[in-house]
Amino acid sequence: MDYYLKCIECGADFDKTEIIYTCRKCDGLLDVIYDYDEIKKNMDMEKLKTAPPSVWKYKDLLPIAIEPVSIREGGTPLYKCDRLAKKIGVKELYVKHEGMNPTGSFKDRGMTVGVSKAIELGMKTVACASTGNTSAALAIYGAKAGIPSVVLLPAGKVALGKIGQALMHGAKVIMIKGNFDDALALVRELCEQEPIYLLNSVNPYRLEGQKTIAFEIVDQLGFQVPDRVVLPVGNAGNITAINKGFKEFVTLGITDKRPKMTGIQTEGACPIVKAYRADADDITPEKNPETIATAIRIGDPVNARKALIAIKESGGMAESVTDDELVQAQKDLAQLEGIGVEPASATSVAGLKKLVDAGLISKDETVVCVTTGHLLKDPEEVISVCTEPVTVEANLEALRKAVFE
Ligand SMILES: Cc1ncc(COP(=O)(O)O)c(C=O)c1O
Ligand SMILES: N[C@@H](CCOP(=O)(O)O)C(=O)O
Repeated sequence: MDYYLKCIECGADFDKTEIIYTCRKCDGLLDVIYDYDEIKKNMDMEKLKTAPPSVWKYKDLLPIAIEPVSIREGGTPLYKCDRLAKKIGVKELYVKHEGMNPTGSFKDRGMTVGVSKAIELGMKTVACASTGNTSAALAIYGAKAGIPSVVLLPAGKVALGKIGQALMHGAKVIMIKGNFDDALALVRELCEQEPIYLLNSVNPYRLEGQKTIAFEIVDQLGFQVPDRVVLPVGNAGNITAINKGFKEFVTLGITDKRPKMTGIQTEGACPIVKAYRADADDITPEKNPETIATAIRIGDPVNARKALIAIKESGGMAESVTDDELVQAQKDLAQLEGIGVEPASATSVAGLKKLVDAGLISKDETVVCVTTGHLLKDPEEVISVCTEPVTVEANLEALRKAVFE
């Protein structure tokens, strides 16, 4: 398949064989550009309409020629959430639960493509900085591919389940005395200097895997497009990737419209929201981001430029929520719909509620909230926000008292 890399800022082109993350001329972010006419000609529409969703179902739209490094990612459920819709006050609400991926987050979609690309390019080691989920996914796909992975984590700020995954799957785990933004700056430098393949979302190939969330949403809605997609934003790759997926389906004539991309951050870490409110083209980095949602504790999102473009061109918006609001949404998802998510994921639902309450989202819209990571990723947060279990003597009287009082 024919494709190349294009700078979103200056339009410079780069060949697909180059090991490159940003534009050599202006340092702008890169996009993967395909020959859509060729794809259209060769696309098996019957298969597209009938095969079950998974990342590699859409391989005609992915930049990998080899047999991919895969552990069956994607194909996550799209739940129709009527009780939650009623509470929030929207007509039709769906939750795309990305916590149901093999490692419990959407990062698997990116890593199956990213690690496959590393192998295709002949790279022998992969690396990333991470607030946790990227590192878990990198470790697992590195293990599956049989190559070493190196992960840099902000010391003391990563949820337990995620560290456990990175360690058990054999990554070299390095704690940085700094925040995620510091770790990302460091790993980018390391990968420029050493033959190590960088697999953060600044790598445009990784985002190609994540765009399959858009394909699956359309697929699971019977080839209908929702009015709006709401999702958490941290390093800002996912909102960009999903927007690209929706655009590609329009380009290919599979759909005829796109949803409004709506990004949610927390009040303690919301550079994209501030830029959106100021109608700015770029963010002002935040030096000390802080939130209970450690996955999106990010002050200098690498994909900010792409995300702001995606929000603007899709007619979407950006909003922030408090930690209390996201914890309430996490409980609503869990207790009204049986969907267990980590704190960052719940910002999508908290943000939707806030925007509906404010009259900024119409109650008539069909909305998809993306929940990006599984509840079990961050057990410590769960314990800290839920009522403590009671301990009783092992007899019926004590049990009755505990149950009925
Ligand atoms: C669970 C979870 N949700 C949301 C995000 C934000 O995604 P993005 O960085 O692509 O904006 C991340 C990571 O950043 C994450 O781990
Ligand atoms: N939440 C992310 C932060 C890194 O984002 P990436 O998309 O650039 O890898 C994580 O899980 O580490």
